[in-house]
Amino acid sequence: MNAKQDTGKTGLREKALAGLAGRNLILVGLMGAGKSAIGKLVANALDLPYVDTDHEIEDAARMTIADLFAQYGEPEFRALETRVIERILSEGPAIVSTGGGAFINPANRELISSSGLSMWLKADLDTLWDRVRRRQTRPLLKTENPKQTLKDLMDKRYPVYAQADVTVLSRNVRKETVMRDVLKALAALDGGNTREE
Ligand SMILES: Nc1ncnc2c1ncn2[C@@H]1O[C@H](COP(=O)(O)OP(=O)(O)O)[C@@H](O)[C@H]1O
Ligand SMILES: O=C(O)C1=C[C@@H](OP(=O)(O)O)[C@@H](O)[C@H](O)C1
Ligand SMILES: [Mg+2]
Repeated sequence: MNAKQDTGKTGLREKALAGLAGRNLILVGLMGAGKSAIGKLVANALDLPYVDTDHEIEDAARMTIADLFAQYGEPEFRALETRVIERILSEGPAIVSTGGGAFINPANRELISSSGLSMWLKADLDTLWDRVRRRQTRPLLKTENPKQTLKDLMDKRYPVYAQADVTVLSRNVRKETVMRDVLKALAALDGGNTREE
């Protein structure tokens, strides 16, 4: 990498940090949006701690999300999810990837809006489906027609995700490109200048 590119990246990082202004960044959106994958890259780029609520839930319950749903049901998972979100946000600032259902609960939305910046990673159905179809880790998609289930969830949840502070398209491009779109969206919060010097 040459010196000019290096300066450009540093510029974007600093502007993104200025836009975030010491707050938690909470990624929301449907399964397959890239909350976990992109969140990790953003945290790495900004040198901030990265936390995935699903991972924290699995740690606390000492079992996988799939086993938690199977053995205790979704209500128990949702209760744990709210507790984990509350704790994580109080320990921030961090880049926080939530599970797809987290932002749908009004209590969680309240917690999120009072302690950070929410960002909706938005993707179209075919992109989401392509990313989740081969994975067996998502209990809500263990249905006869999982693509239709994803579509139904999309219809129900998109109006709620739309309440997030910022929306970034999780396009069918390299993850690094989406990560940079996230940084640019953050930078735009700091005076709207996303140009990289
Ligand atoms: N922009 C992208 N391009 C290609 N693959 C992606 C992209 N974003 C996410 N993925 C992949 O899609 C899958 C689902 O992403 P993940 O981060 O687990 O989504 P979420 O946490 O929102 O459910 C992962 O295998 C991830 O690597
Ligand atoms: O959409 C949902 O309700 C869920 C999404 C999952 O997370 P991802 O969105 O990271 O797949 C996980 O929290 C759980 O399976 C429930
Ligand atoms: Mg995830």
